Amino acid sequence: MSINNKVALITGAGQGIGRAIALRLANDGADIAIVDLNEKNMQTVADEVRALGRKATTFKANVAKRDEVYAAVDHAEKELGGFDIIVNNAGIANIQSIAELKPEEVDNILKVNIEGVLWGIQAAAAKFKQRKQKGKIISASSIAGHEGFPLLGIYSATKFAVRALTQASAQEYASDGITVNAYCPGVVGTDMWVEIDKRMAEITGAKIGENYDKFVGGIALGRAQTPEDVAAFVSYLAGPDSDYMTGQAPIIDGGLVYR
Ligand SMILES: NC(=O)C1=CN([C@@H]2O[C@H](COP(=O)(O)OP(=O)(O)OC[C@H]3O[C@@H](n4cnc5c(N)ncnc54)[C@H](O)[C@@H]3O)[C@@H](O)[C@H]2O)C=CC1
Ligand SMILES: CC(=O)C(C)=O
Repeated sequence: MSINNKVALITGAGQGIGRAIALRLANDGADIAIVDLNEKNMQTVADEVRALGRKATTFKANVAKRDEVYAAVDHAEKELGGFDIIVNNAGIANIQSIAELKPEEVDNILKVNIEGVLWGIQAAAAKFKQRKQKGKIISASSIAGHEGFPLLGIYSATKFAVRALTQASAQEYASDGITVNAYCPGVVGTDMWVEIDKRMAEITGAKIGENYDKFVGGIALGRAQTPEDVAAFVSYLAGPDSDYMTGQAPIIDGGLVYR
């Protein structure tokens, strides 16, 4: 149990990749603060964490709002008695051509995917420093943070930005004993991809499932990624085996994008 009795906060932990990370880190021995917009889903995940023998607490917060992210970090520390790891996982997709993007949808995704990660980095680092301890900051980027994909232009831009924030903050916080890394999944079978596929079908006239199958067909290992595949890598980033790693955003996608 590499992170036994540590406290980990995971945003967007009500479903999908965030849920899998919450359960994996609980299995690794951590107590878990679950942060999301969906209260019902959060309660379900909290029960799953408790069933693994770890403590869980939930906190409803919109990661786009700085005050709410800081409040979530304070809540985790108060309820679970410490604060060691944050996973800035919450994110939203946007599927639109560059020609058709509207200011409101651009503002919205920039706020959630970039500011949400920025406030998470800032709030966690401030808490680690206040507690005079080391800490781990981990954020969700994507293969779309290494390559721009058609109809995913603004989404890709936000995921490139996560890598930039990871690189800059890793250098700024290194002397405080804080490491900052990101994970870059490929095509993960969650609700996000159901939505991506549906919107791509609307825009391109393809059948439902066609774009998803096309993306999955390009994966060298021959299958879509599971949330647990992603969580296994986040477990490494959260644990002591990655102590000498900072400022990195490795791709874990079954062989789809090569950098
Ligand atoms: N599904 C995929 O293929 C890939 C996903 N990613 C990234 O992984 C992360 C998780 O993705 P999925 O689990 O697939 O997504 P999902 O859509 O299944 O789950 C996202 C979760 O985040 C929560 N959330 C959304 N906006 C929020 C906000 N403003 N504040 C707090 N919580 C919020 C939702 O309520 C939901 O529980 C995202 O950052 C996504 O961009 C990266 C690469 C591939
Ligand atoms: C959702 C996402 O990041 C990709 C690349 O599928």
